[in-house]
Amino acid sequence: MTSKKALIRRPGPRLAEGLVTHVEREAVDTDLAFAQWREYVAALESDGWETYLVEPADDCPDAVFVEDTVVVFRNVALIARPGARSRREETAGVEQAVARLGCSVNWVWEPGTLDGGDVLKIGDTVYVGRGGRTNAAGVQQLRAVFEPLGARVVAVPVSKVLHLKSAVTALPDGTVIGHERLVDHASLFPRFLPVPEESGAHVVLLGGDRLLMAASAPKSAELLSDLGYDPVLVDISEFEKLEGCVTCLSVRLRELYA
Ligand SMILES: NC(=O)NCCC[C@H](N)C(=O)O
Repeated sequence: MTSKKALIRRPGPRLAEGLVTHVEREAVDTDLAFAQWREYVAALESDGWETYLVEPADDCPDAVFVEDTVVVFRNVALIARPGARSRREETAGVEQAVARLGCSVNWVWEPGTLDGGDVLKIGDTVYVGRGGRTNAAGVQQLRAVFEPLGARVVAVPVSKVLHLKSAVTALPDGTVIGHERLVDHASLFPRFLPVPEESGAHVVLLGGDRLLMAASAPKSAELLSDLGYDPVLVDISEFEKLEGCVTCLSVRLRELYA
């Protein structure tokens, strides 16, 4: 069964204080960020996605990057335990949101840490990035929750970027795309297509051939368009300054049985 529901969370007033790890800090325009976020949500909705606002977590600057707080496989949610302490309070509202949508809820427990941005699902294969935010105990706990449901969990080292999905995402046919310089081991993926820009590695599958992508990746969009896809570009410059990408601004729930 397919569903088109997406969790989103408004950017909070402290957005500009969000964490930066692999990039230099740049001033964030919070008004522009809010306008960009609205455009992002509008792009999801105009493609038929029902959006669900997660309760704000305004004390947490990075709360808008809601994808990091949970992983959902079919109707089973695993609430993350963010690798960054400043993000730990973000999960409470997400717990409520997924429970309301009919998911059963599991948690990553100490000493495990896991960020949703480290988890890439392609069919029943669940790639999990072991990197700066997700540790070995987090990987083990993810396996324990999802393997009994039929998932094949594949752990992947991530050392060059914040999250696995900062390095790679997947096209509708399962081809993994990434900017080669930032991918630790492209050979771990059965089919890998290099893209010319860092942010060109990030696609949200809207449905059919449509791919939501950042406006900062025009050459990658052209490449994918030439392969028969239909890129929909959104400007997320203010979130990119905080190492955010199109994937991390929502949690897409495609396999809910309702
Ligand atoms: N999944 C993602 O790529 N999330 C981006 C999170 C950015 C945020 N500033 C952080 O460092 O946690």
